[in-house]
Amino acid sequence: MQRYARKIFVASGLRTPFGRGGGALADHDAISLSVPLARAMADIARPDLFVWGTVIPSLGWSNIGREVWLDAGLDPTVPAFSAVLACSTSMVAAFAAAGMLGGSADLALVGGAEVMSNPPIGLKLDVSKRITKLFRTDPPAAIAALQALTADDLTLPVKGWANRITGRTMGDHMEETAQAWGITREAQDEWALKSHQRAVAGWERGFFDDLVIPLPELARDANPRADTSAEKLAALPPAFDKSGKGSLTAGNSSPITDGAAALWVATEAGLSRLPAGTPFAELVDQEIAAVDHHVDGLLMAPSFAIPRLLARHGLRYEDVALWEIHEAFAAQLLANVAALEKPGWTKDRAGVDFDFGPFPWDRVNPNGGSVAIGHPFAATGARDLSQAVKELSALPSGSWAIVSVCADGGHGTVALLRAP
Ligand SMILES: CC(=O)CC(=O)SCCNC(=O)CCNC(=O)[C@H](O)C(C)(C)COP(=O)(O)OP(=O)(O)OC[C@H]1O[C@@H](n2cnc3c(N)ncnc32)[C@H](O)[C@@H]1OP(=O)(O)O
Repeated sequence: MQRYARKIFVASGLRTPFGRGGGALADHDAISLSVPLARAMADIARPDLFVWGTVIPSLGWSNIGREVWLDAGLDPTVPAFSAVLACSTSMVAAFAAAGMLGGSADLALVGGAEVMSNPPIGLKLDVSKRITKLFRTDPPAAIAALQALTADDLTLPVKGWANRITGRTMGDHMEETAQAWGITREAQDEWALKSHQRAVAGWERGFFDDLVIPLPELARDANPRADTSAEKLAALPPAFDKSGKGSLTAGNSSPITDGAAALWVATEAGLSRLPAGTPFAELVDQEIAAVDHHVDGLLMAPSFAIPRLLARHGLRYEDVALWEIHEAFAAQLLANVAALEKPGWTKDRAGVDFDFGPFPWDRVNPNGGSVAIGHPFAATGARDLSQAVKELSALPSGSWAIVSVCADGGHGTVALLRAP
């Protein structure tokens, strides 16, 4: 089964180091953080298309793709647009590019950036309308109205990483799903510890050296903790359930993070324009799923997308040599896989009648995941894809990889890659 009109490849790109919220990168906005990365990538090869995203809405721009590209001083004849799907933003940026290549475009540069340190503060709509009208009719009165603003006139377009409709945080939703799936605090902490140990080991081994460009403000990822331990994780209080009974903590949740990440999407001709030795893999297929979060949980859609994608290619879980699964929370990864493993679940809920066999836990996130590395929403898909491509390039030709990212709104995006 061939997904695209022609063979499409993804090739590892670069990312900024990921900074802690309020830390070294906190003076940036999503554009200024993206600019050095876009320049560094464009120095490697001039793309025919630029697709970029950021999740936290801005009062200052709409098409961040074009703004980044032009602020970086790059060729204005390259089309640049934006894609957004919560934490799957740079996954759908890659999927959009994959569908658009051909004709005069063979190489796309895609990715995204998030500065979670600086969510915007806006005016409530009625206040904004009143003052805008005053500016047209009576500017001094408009200025006086601005000076008289109170906290009641303000609104936070992003309220503590909450779903817009439910008003509940991602953590609140996940706490509920963790309970529904019986994901224990111990299992979450154990996964979080692994995530940190693997990310720290990845840095020590040099795995990240050619994936991360140091910035003057920050040379390497700030989130992975060499000094964490099972005991320290177990001592942390619940972060979301204030009754004290919750199992999600600051240690087993992805932290507030600033960062930007990019990768290449290319046809065979586009691939030949990248430097020899750039890790690449075929993007064989992709799947996007959405669920009713009242029924299945806000971050459970990957468990629907993965079986649909694998069954289409006749692949069992053990046929996949590498699994890069975004860790919004350790509990989310564990619940996503618990669903995949539960007898009858993929048939009854995801509608796929196929024997997937046992799940190979030892092949998941070998260099750590978002709990340790951090999760700047729009950058995560590009980080996961780049990382997976590099990991896959060390495996035998023909090896399969799954890259999976859950997203707010009950979405999940999954890519199927094959080593060249
Ligand atoms: C959005 C989508 O579309 C899909 C998704 O991905 S959903 C996920 C989106 N992301 C989120 O929702 C963000 C989730 N995370 C958070 O909201 C916040 O990180 C949080 C509320 C969980 C914690 O916030 P916080 O309390 O400010 O964290 P932080 O100050 O870093 O840590 C609290 C304490 O735990 C400690 N700690 C954190 N991790 C630790 C670890 N691994 N080991 C030991 N100690 C640790 C810190 O050192 C800190 O201790 P002190 O108070 O003594 O300094």
